Amino acid sequence: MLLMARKALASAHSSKAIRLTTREVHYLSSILVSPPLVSLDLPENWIPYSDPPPLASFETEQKTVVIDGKVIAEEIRTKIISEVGKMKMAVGKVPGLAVVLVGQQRDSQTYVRNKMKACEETGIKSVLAELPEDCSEGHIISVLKEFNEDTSIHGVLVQLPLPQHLDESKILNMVRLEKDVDGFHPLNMGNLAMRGREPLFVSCTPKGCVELLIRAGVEIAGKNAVVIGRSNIVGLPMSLLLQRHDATVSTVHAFTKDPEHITRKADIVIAAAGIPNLVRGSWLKPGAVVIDVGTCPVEDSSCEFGYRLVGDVCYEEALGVASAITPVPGGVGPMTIAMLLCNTLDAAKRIFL
Ligand SMILES: NC(=O)C1=CN([C@@H]2O[C@H](COP(=O)(O)OP(=O)(O)OC[C@H]3O[C@@H](n4cnc5c(N)ncnc54)[C@H](OP(=O)(O)O)[C@@H]3O)[C@@H](O)[C@H]2O)C=CC1
Ligand SMILES: Nc1nc(=O)c2c([nH]1)NC[C@@H]1CN(c3ccc(C(=O)N[C@@H](CCC(=O)O)C(=O)O)cc3)C=[N+]21
Repeated sequence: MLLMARKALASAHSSKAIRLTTREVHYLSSILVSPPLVSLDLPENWIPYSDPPPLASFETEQKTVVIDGKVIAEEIRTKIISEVGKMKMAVGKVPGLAVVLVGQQRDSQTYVRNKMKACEETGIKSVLAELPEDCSEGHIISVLKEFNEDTSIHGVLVQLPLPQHLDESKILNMVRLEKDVDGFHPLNMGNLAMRGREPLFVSCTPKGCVELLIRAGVEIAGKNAVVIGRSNIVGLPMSLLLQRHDATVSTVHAFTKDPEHITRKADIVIAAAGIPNLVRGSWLKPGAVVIDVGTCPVEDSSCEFGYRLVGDVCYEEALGVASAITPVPGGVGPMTIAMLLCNTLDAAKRIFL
């Protein structure tokens, strides 16, 4: 017991991120009745584990690799520039992306601007249809029909979320399958789900997450993966894609009982709930690989625009527990955009090459 308490003290002293189990806290407090032998730099708030972590993780803190999505996305974009150049040389044409943006939601405008800037930088043509917040379903559908017929457009995407009065499923159904670069059409999603079938496009965010895992050298086959979130645009296609890569996948959602317990069994954790700092260090199995999709603006007057972006994972706590993690920003976000460019290039290649 004394040995364990000494280890607890040494770890608490040497690491700012250390969290102790209730058992270890008990050991510590039992020796703190005598004057402390070392100066303690303990956290102000105790966040005990509900299960003790394996002793090994307690003895040696895990080194956490930060997976730099910005750098990987940049490499992919460089490849795309070269492929678009080759296409232009070969057939005198470049891929084209059409974006439909309904309403004036600030973050949607920013995302769309970023996507179009990325197109411009890689030589992909992009066009934007900006429709008013109160536009009718018929209006959007007529715009989509035009893009569906336009031979200079190879990818069409409808920025989500749409205003409440519009039927999202009906609208996404109207995007021509061969141009559905977001992979949100039910036939693309269905083909992703079914064995022996191939979707024409895989949704950009899940595709970007798997690309990050592969490029970071993480083996997926046979691993336990947990996907937190089950939305049509991230969580669901993410689970389906990981299954295709032969992971054993659990889904955690808002109704899941004891998400912490389920998450702690995972070798790979994909967090896509949109709840800042939902996943604490104590939720992670030591050595797990963590992909943080969550992108939540939180107020911060010290930042340029009065807010900063925070992920679903408590980053500071995950450092030292996870073997690898993606930061927010600079992790999954840039990969989503890179995958959109890839899908648009693929759509054009299917026509020209
Ligand atoms: N970096 C990127 O490229 C992208 C980032 N994002 C970000 O990812 C996050 C998720 O986006 P999106 O999927 O569109 O969000 P949605 O709000 O559509 O879905 C959230 C999902 O999380 C689940 N959920 C909510 N609360 C909890 C909880 N406490 N515990 C477990 N699960 C919970 C919901 O469960 P239920 O189904 O039961 O309601 C739902 O399935 C957002 O922060 C978004 O900004 C999104 C797209 C791309
Ligand atoms: N039809 C459709 N397709 C989408 O793919 C889609 C959508 N609708 N609606 C909204 C979500 C959200 N999303 C993001 C894309 C890039 C970043 C991104 O690049 N994030 C940067 C930070 C950006 C910033 O600083 O504002 C980063 O994480 O580093 C984030 C989120 C795509 N989505």
